[in-house]
Amino acid sequence: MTNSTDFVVLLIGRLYGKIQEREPLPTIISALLVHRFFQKYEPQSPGIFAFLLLVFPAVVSGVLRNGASSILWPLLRTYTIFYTSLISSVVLYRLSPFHPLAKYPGPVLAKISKLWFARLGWQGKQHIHYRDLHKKYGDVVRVGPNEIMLSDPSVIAPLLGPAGWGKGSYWHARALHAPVVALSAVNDHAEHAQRRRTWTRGFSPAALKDYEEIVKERVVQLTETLSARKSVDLARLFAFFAHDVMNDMAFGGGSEMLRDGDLTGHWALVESGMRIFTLIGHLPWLSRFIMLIPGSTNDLDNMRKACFERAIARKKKGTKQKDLFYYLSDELGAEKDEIPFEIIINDGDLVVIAGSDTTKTVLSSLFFYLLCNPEKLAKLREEIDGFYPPGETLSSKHFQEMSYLDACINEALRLSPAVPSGSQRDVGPDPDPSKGRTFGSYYFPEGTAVSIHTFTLHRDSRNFSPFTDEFWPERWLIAQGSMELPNSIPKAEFVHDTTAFIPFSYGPANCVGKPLAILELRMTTVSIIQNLDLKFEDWYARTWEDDLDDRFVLMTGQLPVVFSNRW
Ligand code: HEM
Repeated sequence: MTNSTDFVVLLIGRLYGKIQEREPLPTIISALLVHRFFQKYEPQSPGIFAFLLLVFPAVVSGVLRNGASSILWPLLRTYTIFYTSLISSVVLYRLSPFHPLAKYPGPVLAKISKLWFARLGWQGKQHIHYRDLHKKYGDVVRVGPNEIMLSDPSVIAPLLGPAGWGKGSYWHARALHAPVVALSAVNDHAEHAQRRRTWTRGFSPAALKDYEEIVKERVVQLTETLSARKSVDLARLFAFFAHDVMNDMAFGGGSEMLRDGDLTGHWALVESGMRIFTLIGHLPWLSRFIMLIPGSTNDLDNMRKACFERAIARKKKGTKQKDLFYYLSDELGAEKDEIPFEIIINDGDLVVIAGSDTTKTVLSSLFFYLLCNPEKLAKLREEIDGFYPPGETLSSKHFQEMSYLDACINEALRLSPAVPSGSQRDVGPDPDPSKGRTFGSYYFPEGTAVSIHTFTLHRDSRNFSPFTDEFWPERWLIAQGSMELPNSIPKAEFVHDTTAFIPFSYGPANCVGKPLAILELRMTTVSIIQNLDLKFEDWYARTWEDDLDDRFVLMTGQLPVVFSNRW
C-alpha cells in the first residue's frame, strides 16, 4: 500500500470513529439516506431490502464494532432510532406539500401507505370503498402514496388509448415474475403490439365463426347438465363451463369440469390464489419475498406444468377445428419468426385465467338480475322464442337482430363489471416535456400508477340515469332509438353516456377476448332460456351483490337456481 492510500484509510477510520461518537446522528442520517434511495430507485430485491434495512444502520452506527456482551441493547437502540426516523421521514414526505401528488385529495392512511388498501383488497370489498371514496373526494382520488384512481370518463381515451401508458406494476407482480411476461402485463407499447398480433388474428370474425362449434358443444352440454340436475349453484356450473370452453380454445381440450366437477382441485386453487394476487397487486415488492418461502409457488408451478402438458398434447395431436391455439402458436404460418414455446404456453395459460372467471361472473350476474326481474326475463324469453322457438337448433345466425338480449347483457356488464377496479397503467417517462404528462385536465408525474374505476363510472348517475343502480335493460334500447322513453321519465333525467361504459376496458390493450366472451354470453343465455324454466331456490336471500368480492376479477358467491324443462 502506498503512503497516500494509508492516509485515506486512516482518515476514513477517524471520520467513522467521530461519526460513531455522535450517535444517534449517523443513524438518523442513514435513515434519511435509505428513504431517498428507496424513493429514487424503488429496489425490489430482498437482498437490497435486507442490506438497507438491517445491515446498513448497524454498520453506520458502529454498533457491530462493540464487544459481543454489549451488542444487543445498542443494536436495539440503533434500530429504534433508525426505524422511527425512517418512518417519520416517509410519512412526513408523503403528507407534505412537496409530494408530487400532494394536490390530489384522498384518505390520509392511503396517502401514507398502500397497506391500507392491501387490507381492503384482502377483505374483498375494495370496489365499494373506491366508489365511496369517489363520492367523498370527487373524480380524482389519491389511493396510495403514488397512486391515483379516477372516475372521469374524459380521461379514458388519453390514458388507455394509443397514446396512453403501459400496464402498471400491479400486473408484473401478479405474475410472480414468471420467466415470460404475459401479454396482459407487457408494459412497452411496441412489444405489446407485436405480442398481440397472434391474438388479434385469433379473434378475427372469421376465426370466431370457426369457434362457434366448440362453444356450442359446451353450451349444449351445460344446458343438458342443468336439465338433468334440476337444482344447482348456477355460478359454480358457469365457472366449470367457462373453464372447459377456455381449455378447449387454448389447448384443444384437457378439462372436463362440467362432467366431473373440480376433481383435481384446480378451480379451488384459482379462486384461492386470487386473494393473494390481490394483496401482491397492492404491494408489488411483497411478491419477491413470497417467492422466497419454500413451496409458496408450488400451486402456480403446478398450474404452469398442467398448461405445459396440455400444450404439448395439443401440439402432438394437431386439430381438425381451428381453435385459438392454432392462431397463438401460429400454425397458420403468418409470422416471420417461430413463436417460442414458452410464449405459447404462457398465452394458453392467460386464455384460461383471463377468460374463465370473467365470463362466469358476467353470466351469473345476468341470470341473477333476470331472476330478480321476472318481467324482464319474460320479455327476453319472448325475444328468444321469436328467433329460436323450442326445438330450433342453436346457432349465432339471429344474434345480431336480438336487441333485447344485448341490452340485458350490457346491463349486467354495467352493474357487475367483471374487472370492477380497472386495469392499472404506469405513467412512464415524459415523451414530450413541453406538454408534460397530462391526461385531459390532470397532470401526473412519472412513476404514478393510474387506474379508472369502472364500477364507479358504470354506477354514476351522471353517466347512466335514471335507475342507476337497477337492472333496466330498456335504457340501451331507448338510447339507440328503438324504444320510446316512458312518459313518466322527464327527458332531462335520461342520461346514457356510452363513453363511460368500459367493461372490456379501452384502447390497444383492451380485452382482446371480447368477441369470444360476447359469443359465449349470447349463446349460453339463448340456450338456457330457450330450453328451461328457472327460479331461485326458496331459501335464497338474494345476497348476490353483497357476496361479490373484488379480487381484480369479481369473485362470486352462490347462485342457487332450480330448473325444469320447458318442453
Ligand atoms: C365477459 C367476459 C370478459 C370481461 C368482462 C373481460 C374484461 C377484461 C378487461 C377489463 C381486461 C383488461 C384490459 C386492459 O388492461 O385494459 C381484459 C384483458 C384481457 N382479456 Fe378479457 N374479459 C372477458 C373475457 C375474456 C375472454 C373470454 C378472453 C379469452 C381469451 C379474454 C382475454 C383477455 C386477454 C388476453 C387480456 C389481456 C389483453 C392485453 O393486455 O392486450 N378475456 N379483459
